[in-house]
Amino acid sequence: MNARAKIAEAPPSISTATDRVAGYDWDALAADLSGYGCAVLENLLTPQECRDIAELYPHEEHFRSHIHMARHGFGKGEYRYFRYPLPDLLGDLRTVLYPRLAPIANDWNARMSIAARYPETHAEFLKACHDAGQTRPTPLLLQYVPGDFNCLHQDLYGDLAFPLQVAILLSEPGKDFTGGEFVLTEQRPRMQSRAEVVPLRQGDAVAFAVHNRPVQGGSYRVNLRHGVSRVRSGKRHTVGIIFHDAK
Ligand SMILES: O=C(O)CCC(=O)C(=O)O
Ligand SMILES: [Fe+2]
Repeated sequence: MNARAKIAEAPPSISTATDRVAGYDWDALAADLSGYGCAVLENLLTPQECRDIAELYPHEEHFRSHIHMARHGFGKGEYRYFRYPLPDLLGDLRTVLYPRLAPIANDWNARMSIAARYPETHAEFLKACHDAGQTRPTPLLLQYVPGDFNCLHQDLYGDLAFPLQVAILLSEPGKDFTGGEFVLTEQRPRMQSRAEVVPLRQGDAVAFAVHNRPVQGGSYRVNLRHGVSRVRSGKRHTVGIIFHDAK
């Protein structure tokens, strides 16, 4: 993928969320999403931005709730949902990533014969969520220590669900932590499941399907789940950008 080279022309530290998102080859990303259910946006954040976001974790004023995964059977580790207003960079990324992903989501729904279509802007989609009673922000910051893992799951929080989401790795594998790979599985109808381990470096984002995607032009759909393998050492932080809000 040539996104790393492209983004290097305009270092993320000096470019807005709009500029850096525009710097990716979206045809290639759409082809990866439709072919594999995931695509990597290399170097979406700088190491300093990653550290700045990860360091928000202990500051409760940024968050609306705190989840201990083990208490819910979700795995082991913890996360916090941001409260509104989101930190600027995350809010901006949510706003500018959405219109890149909405055409892919609409194409998928057409191929799967699902009637729902997603509006052009995130503001319009959020209004639909809020009108449907899904008003609570879903972007989240996750923290893992040795032994922690995130069970395979789908981030669905109500009837309205945008079919793609993004997670950004904030820590550097091999340096800040080991283990802790981002994993996706695809359950194929009447067939064995397929797994994909997504190689990410600090600042890389993975865009992936929340629950379904069409295969072979839409002749069947697969059911996806994502999770994180066990962290072997160190500390791992990620930030998740989910486009629908929660009930
Ligand atoms: O920590 C990760 O890489 C996965 C986070 C996650 O489940 C999410 O962003 O929805
Ligand atoms: Fe998730």
